[in-house]
Amino acid sequence: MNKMKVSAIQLNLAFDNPDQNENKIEKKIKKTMETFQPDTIVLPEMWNVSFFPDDIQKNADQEGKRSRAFLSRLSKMYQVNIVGGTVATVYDDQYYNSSYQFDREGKLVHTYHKVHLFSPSKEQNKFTSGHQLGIFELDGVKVGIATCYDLRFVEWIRLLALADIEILFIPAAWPNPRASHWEILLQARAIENQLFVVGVNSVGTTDKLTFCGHSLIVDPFGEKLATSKNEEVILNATLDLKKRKVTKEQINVFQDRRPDLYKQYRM
Ligand SMILES: O=C(O)CCC(=O)C(=O)O
Repeated sequence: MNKMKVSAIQLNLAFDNPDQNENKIEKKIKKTMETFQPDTIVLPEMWNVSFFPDDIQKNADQEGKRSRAFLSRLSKMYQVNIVGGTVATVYDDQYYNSSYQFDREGKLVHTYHKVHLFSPSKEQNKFTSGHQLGIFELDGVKVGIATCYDLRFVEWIRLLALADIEILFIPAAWPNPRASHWEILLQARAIENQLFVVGVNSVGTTDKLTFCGHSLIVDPFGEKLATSKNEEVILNATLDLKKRKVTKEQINVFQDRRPDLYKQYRM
């Protein structure tokens, strides 16, 4: 595959209401399939309940079964890959911020549990952290996923880049007043790792947070392919996968790295 068409769905999620959120997402997916016909659709963080109800036990998805069935049905129906944002899940009485990915046949190809839990919102008091890198393939293209706060952890994202992913998906529930951090970090991760970055945020408010939107699709040179403000919107972009090679021919940071030295200072 030389090009991948991506639709990133920036949503104003209903708080603690999976029914309403599923209805809305289904309509948005239908719309982008009828207009842009993407290869891959990307959703934001914790789209079943928004980020995040105090009584998470009420609507956390039991082993992700409901969300997986929903995403699988849509990916199969429209024959589209879905990077399913994240949902609040519960496995054996432990809560996770979980992400499920589906191929065009509706098959689950990968599961990622958010690794860096957002301590300013006390996410670690409710949720259990994942411990595995998010790497998988869509249409034969090696891609990666990390969730929201994970974006700040340059070491974690570098591991994905060193595994040679071509596209990094970042579902988020990134709040004000840090829209500039979100945008700058998405661009920085794209530039320093020479890969495509698709950052998909929410808009709207909860009792505690206002999400800043500004979802963004960036190419390996750091150029913005699609931008948004803070309203509900579908961002569309065609990722020309040759751009990574072209960028590396100009500046090959992966060839010029000095891991032999970095090892000495590892902390
Ligand atoms: O890092 C930030 O500023 C926001 C992170 C966040 O909201 C999250 O991980 O849910």
